[in-house]
Amino acid sequence: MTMLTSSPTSATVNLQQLMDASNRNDHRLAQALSAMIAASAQALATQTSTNQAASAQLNTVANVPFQRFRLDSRQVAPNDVFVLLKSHTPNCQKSRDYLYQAAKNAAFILSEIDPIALFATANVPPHANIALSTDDSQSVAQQQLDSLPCPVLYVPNIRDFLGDLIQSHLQHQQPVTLPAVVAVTGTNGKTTISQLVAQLTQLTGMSSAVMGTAGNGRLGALVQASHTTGDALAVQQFLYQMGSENAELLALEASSHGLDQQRLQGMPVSVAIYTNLSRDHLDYHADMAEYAAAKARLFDKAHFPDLTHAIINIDDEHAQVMLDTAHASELTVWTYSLDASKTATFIAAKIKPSLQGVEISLHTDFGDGKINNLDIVSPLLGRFNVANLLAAMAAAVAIGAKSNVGIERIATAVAQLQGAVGRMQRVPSNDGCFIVDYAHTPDALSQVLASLKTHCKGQLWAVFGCGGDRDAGKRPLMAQAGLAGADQVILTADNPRTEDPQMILQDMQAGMSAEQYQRTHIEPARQKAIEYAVNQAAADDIVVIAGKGHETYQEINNVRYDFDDSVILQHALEHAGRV
Ligand SMILES: CC(=O)N[C@H]1[C@@H](OP(=O)(O)OP(=O)(O)OC[C@H]2O[C@@H](n3ccc(=O)[nH]c3=O)[C@H](O)[C@@H]2O)O[C@H](CO)[C@@H](O)[C@@H]1O[C@H](C)C(=O)N[C@@H](C)C(=O)N[C@H](CCC(=O)O)C(=O)O
Ligand SMILES: Nc1ncnc2c1ncn2[C@@H]1O[C@H](COP(=O)(O)OP(=O)(O)OP(=O)(O)O)[C@@H](O)[C@H]1O
Ligand SMILES: N[C@H](CCC[C@H](N)C(=O)O)C(=O)O
Repeated sequence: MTMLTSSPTSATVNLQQLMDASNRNDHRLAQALSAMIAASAQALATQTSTNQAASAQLNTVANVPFQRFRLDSRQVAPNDVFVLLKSHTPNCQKSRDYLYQAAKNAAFILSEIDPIALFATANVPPHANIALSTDDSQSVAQQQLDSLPCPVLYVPNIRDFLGDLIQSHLQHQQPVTLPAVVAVTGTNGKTTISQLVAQLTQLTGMSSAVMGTAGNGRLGALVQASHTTGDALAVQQFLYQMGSENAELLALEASSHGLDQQRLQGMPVSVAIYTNLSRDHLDYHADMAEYAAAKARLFDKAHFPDLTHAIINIDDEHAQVMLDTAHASELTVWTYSLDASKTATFIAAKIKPSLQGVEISLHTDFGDGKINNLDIVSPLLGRFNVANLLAAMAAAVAIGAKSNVGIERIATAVAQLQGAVGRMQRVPSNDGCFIVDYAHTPDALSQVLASLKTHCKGQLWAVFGCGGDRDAGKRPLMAQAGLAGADQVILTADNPRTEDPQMILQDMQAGMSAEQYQRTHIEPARQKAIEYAVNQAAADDIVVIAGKGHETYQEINNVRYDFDDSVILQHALEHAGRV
């Protein structure tokens, strides 16, 4: 991720000053800081004997000068504030280690975890007969806490305002106008739509940037990041950096993990887009309802107070949750659909796809006083990309309204839009058709294959695997999606991460029939699998290499080896004399 390595100036500040400045400029943060003080006071009052002692501790921390916020104990330098966040799987030993490491340098620590409870667990021996009493263990914990080289303030609700706090600190050092933010959520389509929104707004005169799976920054100069949605510090620093580089619009991807963990708190999201929800990440979310609820946070003004517009795909079966949340937040709700028989704000009334792209008859009625019927052409492949285009156009209309950029201008610009790298990306060949795509969910793979099947005169081939250390339940579903949509399937490795690739392949094969085995080739080495497809496919066939898209590595046992599907495919085509 592009990150500022240091704050704009090295001047120190304290929480009281931030609060005073916020009272003048930004009531939201002032409210948040008051809430922090109230929550901490309440928490402290249960630990210290008097409210007076609690407010004394708060005052001390509020007046300690500091330089930067840090969320990672390994990066804490002298005069930094360390914010200790809970780990997704609670682990007291791990959190204590982070606390000790940070305390060596930190000016003070804001802790989401009750520090007394954290130390008390260390003081309770595993054998009950020699256990300290609860009181003893609490008082030992208090002593341990007091002996740390810096104060620790328990702020259980810190995630509710952490992004605001970090941004106010950056702004206090040097004020910057922040870009407007369009955020996209959903299982599939986030990268594509965010990049389309950035291109569209740029073509209509804005300075735009993106943040997501394919990287962060200006299109054409993206810097790869560790996460689709970075942590609160990374995303706020990036927002600030884009503001200081005069970006007027940031189109970002809101992953369900990011929303659930409030990594985007404080992002000035004004337009929120929902694409779809299908099986993925059930290693993290308990079920689809919980997964949907995480996505719905993006449409809730309580979480994103700058929201004005919600843009929702009503062809999706989980759309109602988003619609309800958006309506409850009194947003302007625009819907989109590929079904001409439905009532939606943006409808693709006719779709004429080909292997060169698509022609769309767009029908819109978004309250500009007229009903628009517009003919649109796009080089993007795949029926689902028509939905992505509708979402992007709707967002561009919402953003463009302030500067009077109308739907006609936006619709004309669509012809110039490029798809995201590694999504339905055609790799040139003399014959056949070879495509690299990022489908890594059963639904995405089904949609990609269904779209290509309509253009395929010969056989349709699918080469794919499943990632390790990710939702294992989707593995047989991916294999079945491939087998249902393609004539020939080649199962291979994706990013095994710390898992055994053979075991992942076995998981994928669960429930496969004899007929399915007959048209399946299993080749764990991904390069060989791609070469096999290139050598076997006939001139009328279409081959899709799915799952890794833009990725330039294959991750095996924590090591990332150079691996780029499009490069490997190109070499295989050259070697086979097909280019
Ligand atoms: C399940 C999940 O989301 N885990 C994330 C979570 O890890 P965790 O809760 O186990 O926490 P942890 O690593 O103990 O860190 C807890 C806190 O301690 C800090 N820390 C950590 C280590 C240390 O030595 N010192 C220290 O202070 C961390 O900075 C953090 O603030 O917090 C970590 C720090 O921010 C993340 O790196 C980690 O992402 C893991 C690596 C991950 O794989 N996440 C994936 C699933 C993810 O988030 N994916 C989505 C995209 C999904 C999609 O396709 O849609 C994404 O947005 O990228
Ligand atoms: N609207 C859509 N509906 C279904 N599938 C889609 C849609 N858009 C894209 N896809 C499929 O999903 C793949 C990933 O697309 P994209 O990168 O845009 O999604 P994403 O939500 O950003 O994914 P991730 O966050 O997991 O990286 C594409 O390569 C394509 O196969
Ligand atoms: N953002 C997704 C990407 C998956 C891509 C696929 N190639 C894999 O490694 O599973 C994830 O981290 O689950």
